[in-house]
Amino acid sequence: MQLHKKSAVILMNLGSPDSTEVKDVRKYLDEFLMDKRVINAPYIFRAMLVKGIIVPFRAPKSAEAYRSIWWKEGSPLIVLTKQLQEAVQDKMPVPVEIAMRYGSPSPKAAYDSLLQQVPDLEEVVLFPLYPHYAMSSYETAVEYMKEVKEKYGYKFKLSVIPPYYNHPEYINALAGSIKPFLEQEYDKVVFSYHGVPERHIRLGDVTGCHCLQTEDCCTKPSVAHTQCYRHQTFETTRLVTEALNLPKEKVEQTFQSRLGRDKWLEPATANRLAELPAEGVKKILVVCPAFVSDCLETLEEIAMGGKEIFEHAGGESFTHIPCLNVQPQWVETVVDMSLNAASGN
Ligand SMILES: C=CC1=C(C)c2cc3[nH]c(cc4nc(cc5[nH]c(cc1n2)c(C)c5CCC(=O)O)C(CCC(=O)O)=C4C)c(C)c3C=C
Ligand SMILES: [Fe+2]
Ligand SMILES: [Fe+2]
Repeated sequence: MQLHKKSAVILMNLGSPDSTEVKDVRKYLDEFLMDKRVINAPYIFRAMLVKGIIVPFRAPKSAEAYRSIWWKEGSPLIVLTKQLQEAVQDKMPVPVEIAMRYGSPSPKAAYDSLLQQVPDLEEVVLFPLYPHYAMSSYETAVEYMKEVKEKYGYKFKLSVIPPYYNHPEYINALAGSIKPFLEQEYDKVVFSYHGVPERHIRLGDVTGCHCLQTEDCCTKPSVAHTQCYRHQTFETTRLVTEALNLPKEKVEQTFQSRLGRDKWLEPATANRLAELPAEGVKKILVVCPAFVSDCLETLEEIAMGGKEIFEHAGGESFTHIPCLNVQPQWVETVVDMSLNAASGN
């Protein structure tokens, strides 16, 4: 399969603050949390909540958390996304750029750089680095890229890679990244996904009457699943469990990174990590499939904070399995999916 010469690829991730200084973290959190797809309240209410309460209190704490994981080259999420870009570019006949939903590099910078490299650019393949559809991740990234394209009148076509939570190549790459860790002794593999408020799941329910109506709604067939984050995470866990032949009793799914007072998807990772040792689960492997690149939420919240919670509760062995980052099988997957997404393929 070949991309035509007048095309290009953008890998899109969430973004990080420019530095670990409180002022930069404040700016980043402000942009992030003022996004109506992240906190979906009316503008005035959102502004009061975000600018008046959340950001002033959270920025110093988040800055400290970022300092604990920051690399000399910068934010792990940005550094790893750039490394992925380089690895994909090595195998791609057309230019590959990166863009961040918040902070830099911005979508406009990515589009402009591609236009400099290919002045008669006809098609951009957008590869969101989120395997699952959520209003606050995949949807906001894609919609923002479309908005910027419209705003500046770029003429090329934008072809978007759909959520790939159940794509065989993605599942194989994820299973392949977990497999070497299964050689060590473990009682359970915990699949910890970024959480979202339950309200977001209901809002995204295209039927208006399926999601979160019953305990097992997300495992019953429904058109609602095209946008149901909970369903899509269950599917990733199920498919990886099958691919690795893991016994069901050795697998558990949780949701992390809760923020605010809304009801979020459950069970919460932090609660389960505190409970598992008393249930006899003393050795665990933790994988975070909602994240393609390691970041604050995997390196600080899970590998550091989660380990501390688990060990404090009597756990004996806690292993954080790194994200797909720049693993060769994942690089191949990104290349293949990008080639297949281009028009005419
Ligand atoms: C209402 C708040 C939030 C929702 C909903 C949310 C969804 C969501 N986020 C990711 C991926 C990432 N989030 C990251 C950091 C982060 N997330 C929130 C809030 C919500 N996320 C905040 C406030 C922060 C910043 C850090 C903090 O103060 O806790 C990151 C890491 C960024 C980094 O620089 O390393 C990622 C990645 C997904 C996939 C998602 C919905 C499914
Ligand atoms: Fe988040
Ligand atoms: Fe659902």
